[in-house]
Amino acid sequence: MSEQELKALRVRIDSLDEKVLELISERARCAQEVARVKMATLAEGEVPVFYRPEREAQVLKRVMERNKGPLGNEEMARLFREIMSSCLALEQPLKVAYLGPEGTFTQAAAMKHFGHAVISKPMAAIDEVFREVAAGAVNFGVVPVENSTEGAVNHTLDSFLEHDMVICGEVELRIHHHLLVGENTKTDSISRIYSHAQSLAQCRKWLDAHYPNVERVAVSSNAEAAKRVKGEWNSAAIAGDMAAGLYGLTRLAEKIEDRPDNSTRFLMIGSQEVPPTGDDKTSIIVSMSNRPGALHELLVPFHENGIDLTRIETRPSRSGKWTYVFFIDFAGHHRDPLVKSVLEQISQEAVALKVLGSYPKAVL
Ligand SMILES: O=C(O)C(=O)C[C@]1(C(=O)O)C=C[C@@H](O)C=C1
Repeated sequence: MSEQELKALRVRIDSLDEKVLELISERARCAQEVARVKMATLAEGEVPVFYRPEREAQVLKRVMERNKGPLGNEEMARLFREIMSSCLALEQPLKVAYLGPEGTFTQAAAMKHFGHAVISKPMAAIDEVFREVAAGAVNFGVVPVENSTEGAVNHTLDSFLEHDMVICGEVELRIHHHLLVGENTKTDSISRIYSHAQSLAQCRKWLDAHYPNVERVAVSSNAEAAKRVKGEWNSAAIAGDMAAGLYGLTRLAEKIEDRPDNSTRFLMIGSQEVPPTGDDKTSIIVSMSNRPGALHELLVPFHENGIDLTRIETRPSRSGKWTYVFFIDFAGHHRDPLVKSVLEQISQEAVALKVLGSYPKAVL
């Protein structure tokens, strides 16, 4: 390509950027107007709801449907995700608590779902995220709920039994783990590998093959593992990109997870009910009396009404020895007539039934 051609293309890009800039500003002014209308139409004592997950899902889906490339749908939606995040911050800066410390996959999930214009607050434990939301110190919380390799995150499920929370969104993140070392690490004398127990489990086969005799130490998070390695010469950490960047560690081996499709699903928790979008999921907790056929009775209404179950998990109920609760996710919104009737049927058989929330299926 000649210098001339390059120059002309850059002139074109400058002129397009000016248009993009003007359009983004116009959109942001529109969002400010939306905030004004929301405030003006409040009933007495009503609090304004600026964050609207159902609308955000609709905006992102529309972008993906209309996108003609060359940028991929996900890439394009990510750009719009950030634009919307900044527009919302003009209306109301959202406060979001997540399972920290900084650099965790949960932080990455929070950014993927809400964008980078939120005020984010790392918490030391899953239960603390729940408490922070319950206390009203933040608008939303983000917690991991299941991993495709290792299964349920039990701390999260158990926290739902103790707190009254509404699930208002989900996000899935592809989890890539790396073996990370610090500047001072003697890579041929590694005697300890730190990581979160779930991550150690997700890399079990790789560790067995490459570091069979090295001690595996479970710590509270991957970011905590990365932090520890920085000051030690004989240890390594298993963590992701964010933690590697944050603590300035180098990748001794990349993508060491045993399953290439290793993904984690995260939930957004708050107190806000989300209206239907037409493509939603609902999460419920049900406890049944301990008798033969109870689980069968619970599942029959879903089958008979053609409702797609996406997950079922069992946990001890904490209110009696050998009694259990079922966590069930299914397609649909609790306001859909069909779902409503299924929930009514189940509640007739169940000891207790609680709808944790209906929320748009993850778009990104
Ligand atoms: O449509 C709204 O209710 C808005 O506030 C606008 C907007 C947007 O930027 O498109 C911003 C924040 C909401 O979470 C959803 C959408």
